[in-house]
Amino acid sequence: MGIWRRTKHETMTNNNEQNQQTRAVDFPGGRGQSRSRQTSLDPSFESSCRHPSTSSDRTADMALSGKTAVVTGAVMGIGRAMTEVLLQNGAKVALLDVNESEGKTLMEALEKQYGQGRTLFCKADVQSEEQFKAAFEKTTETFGGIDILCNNAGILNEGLWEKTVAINLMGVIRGTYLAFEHMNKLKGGRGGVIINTASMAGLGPLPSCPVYTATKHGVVGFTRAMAANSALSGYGIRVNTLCPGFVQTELFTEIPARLAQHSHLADATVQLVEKLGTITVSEVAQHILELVTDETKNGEALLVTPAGKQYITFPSVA
Ligand SMILES: NC(=O)C1=CN([C@@H]2O[C@H](COP(=O)(O)OP(=O)(O)OC[C@H]3O[C@@H](n4cnc5c(N)ncnc54)[C@H](O)[C@@H]3O)[C@@H](O)[C@H]2O)C=CC1
Ligand SMILES: CCCCCC(=O)/C=C/C=C\C=C\C=C\[C@@H](O)[C@@H](O)CCCC(=O)O
Repeated sequence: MGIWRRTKHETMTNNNEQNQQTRAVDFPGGRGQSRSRQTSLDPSFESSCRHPSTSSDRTADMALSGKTAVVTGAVMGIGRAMTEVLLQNGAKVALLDVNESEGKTLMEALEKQYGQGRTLFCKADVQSEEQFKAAFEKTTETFGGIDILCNNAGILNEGLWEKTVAINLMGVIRGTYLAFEHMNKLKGGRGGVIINTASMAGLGPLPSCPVYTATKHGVVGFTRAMAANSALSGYGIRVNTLCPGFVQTELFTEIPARLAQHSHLADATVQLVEKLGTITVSEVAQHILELVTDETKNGEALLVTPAGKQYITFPSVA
């Protein structure tokens, strides 16, 4: 089915996207092609966290100079593109992901592209309090603090619905609470901003993906509540959510299998994709810059689709 391949909306805009093509899916009913993968492992890699030893001064006067970001699910897809946007704007970035081999390879490529001392890779599953906490501590130890967190890691698997809740919603809550411990101005932190990756399915239902939809609605609600909580409490931390429509990533492959017991609704999903269109990871990721740098943005849900961006307004229930 052609729509599961790259569309006219998608252009090869950077290396990140060049590394992420070949995600065609024989949808509905079939299996996708395997992605092109990055290459060799570094035998010298021994720790779960790795970073280069020297730093670069290329970043002076950039929007995020002196800032440190943590990105979960940073090795592929939207998280990888967010990582590049943050690096391009001067931040240092800790990449957290379960995929250690590709994480290490990516970090080395980023080191070459953006300068040494700008990145740190930590193997961390957002389901693990211990691993997540250790990654935050390593980031603080390495870069001196944390200013930005992108809670981005997520999966789509209606069959493994408990795991979907554990990663997509509980992982965001866990990351946010850990970040609040590090960033809270009332506890010696320097304040900061959290961007939670939700989805357009966090704003309206995706009928073929009820659990995924629930997690993303949860992320939107949690984000808005924590934003208000932080403002009322004087923590100096803003919390916003990014809500992309359909994006061509690994998650957007082999859809019928991911729908599990709802796979009979694959055709309806195809029709929605055809109606709404798809966007690229860089078209999504570029929007984090505004949410990060604009200090008036707190508790925002930013929808990003082929039609453009839109800050969502919610009905008042008071
Ligand atoms: N692709 C799409 O159409 C859309 C995706 N999203 C959301 O964007 C976020 C990123 O998705 P994609 O880039 O599309 O996915 P992807 O599958 O391309 O990349 C996900 C990354 O997260 C990592 N990851 C998975 N489970 C993890 C865990 N437990 N702990 C740490 N890292 C983990 C993976 O190794 C991978 O590097 C997700 O939250 C997803 O729900 C939102 C709207 C649309
Ligand atoms: C099946 C692949 C899911 C990929 C992951 C993801 O998060 C993508 C979500 C993309 C879009 C979700 C759209 C939800 C739309 C509903 O709210 C629907 O009610 C809107 C109907 C709009 C219309 O004009 O028909």
